[in-house]
Amino acid sequence: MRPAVAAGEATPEVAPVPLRVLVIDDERNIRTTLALCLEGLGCHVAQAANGAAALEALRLEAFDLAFCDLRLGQESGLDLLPRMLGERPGLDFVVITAYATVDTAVEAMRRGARDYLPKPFTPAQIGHLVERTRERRALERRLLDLETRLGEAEPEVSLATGSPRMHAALEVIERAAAHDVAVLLRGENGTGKGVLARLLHGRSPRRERPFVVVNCPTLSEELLASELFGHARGAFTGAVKDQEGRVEAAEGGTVFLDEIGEISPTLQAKLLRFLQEKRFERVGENRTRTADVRIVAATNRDLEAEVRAGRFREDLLFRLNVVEVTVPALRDRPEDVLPLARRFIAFFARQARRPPPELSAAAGKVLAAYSWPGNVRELRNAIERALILSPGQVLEPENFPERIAAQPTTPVLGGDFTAEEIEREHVLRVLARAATLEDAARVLDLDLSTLWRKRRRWGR
Ligand SMILES: Nc1ncnc2c1ncn2[C@@H]1O[C@H](COP(=O)(O)OP(=O)(O)OP(=O)(O)O)[C@@H](O)[C@H]1O
Repeated sequence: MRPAVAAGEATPEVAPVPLRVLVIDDERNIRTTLALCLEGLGCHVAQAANGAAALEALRLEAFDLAFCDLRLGQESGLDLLPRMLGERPGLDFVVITAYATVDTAVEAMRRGARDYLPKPFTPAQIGHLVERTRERRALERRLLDLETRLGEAEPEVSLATGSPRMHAALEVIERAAAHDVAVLLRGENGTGKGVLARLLHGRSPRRERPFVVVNCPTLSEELLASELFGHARGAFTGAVKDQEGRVEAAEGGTVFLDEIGEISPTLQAKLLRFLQEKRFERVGENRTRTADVRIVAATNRDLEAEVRAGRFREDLLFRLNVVEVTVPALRDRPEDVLPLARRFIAFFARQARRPPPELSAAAGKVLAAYSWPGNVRELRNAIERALILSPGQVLEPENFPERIAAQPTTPVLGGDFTAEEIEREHVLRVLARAATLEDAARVLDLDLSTLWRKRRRWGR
């Protein structure tokens, strides 16, 4: 699916929202003069004669800019300043006074004022301040817009892999992409089946056409049928108009059916017919329609067991798995953990506009040794959380959830471990199970004195 606004697309020009300005002064003349000047500059202006009225106004309306006299009868504008900013932290606060001294100016800035304006002031000075706030607001809006877009962005998918099993899976995807056959992706939750389905579509001749995802378990049987094949008006409560389904919307493209193992027998029959004949009916309609889409399905279930248990149609399974790809669990491709982790660190650091922190050696070890039952999704979430919670430039084990950080860092083959750490682990394990030192030396193919020295060095 494409993002609502593609990256790099220009934001359409819109009329600027008038700046909302609050004028706070106990002298009516000053208030009126300033308000007239500001209105002339296209601002929306409100006035307050004292601190209480100003705070009330700030509570009710999101002002951009406030001009506040330093002397409001008995009150001091300086004392009011922090309370007003407490109400509206983004407010640009300009202090005006006839008693300009460097000390009060410094104090006002210290308390959060943006600027300081000595009386008498000129319309040009006011115009300058208004323009600066306008520019700042426009910049903030653009930043927010960019942040939202960035927040929607997915980390760039990495197809580089050090794992032979993942490499094999990717090769099958590449080869199957060109042939218009159904593909079944198997694998645990979070292994990247959705990512690979999208990759398959992107490498297929259908790539210019839509890629549509249907998440099967999130919908009731009736809604899922309607989601897939559409419905006629009045087909069920809430069906207020004719509605096309996903297979029609994806015409020419690919429909990705996530968690196919969860669909009901009735829907299995409908899907089977669609796979065989490319024909279907919308819910509540007799007219037969056709759609030319490729079906890619994914499951985390053992579908053969489901077939044996009578819960899944065997003929549907055969239709779905013309090509089958098993996506390995992350614990079965430990080589990929740290490269993926670094990729996610770079992505989330970019999102937070900070330099990417390093993974300490100890943190690298706990990540490599953890079993990742939630697979790539769990790794991604762990990294995102670590970056939110720790502002430092080095990520340590304690920046990760307890279940990850607290496990013993047993060296694993292919992880970020030195050859000595791997050797130590192996030698100590063989020593632990061998009846005698001689037995262990035989298994390890080491002479006895060497093994004896190693055992002494490694403390057992
Ligand atoms: N190779 C990869 N590079 C970068 N991100 C990846 C990679 N593989 C998976 N991810 C990320 O991991 C998360 C899970 O991926 P995805 O949704 O494709 O998994 P899934 O197997 O379809 O999960 P589920 O079975 O729960 O639907 C997503 O945020 C995805 O962007």
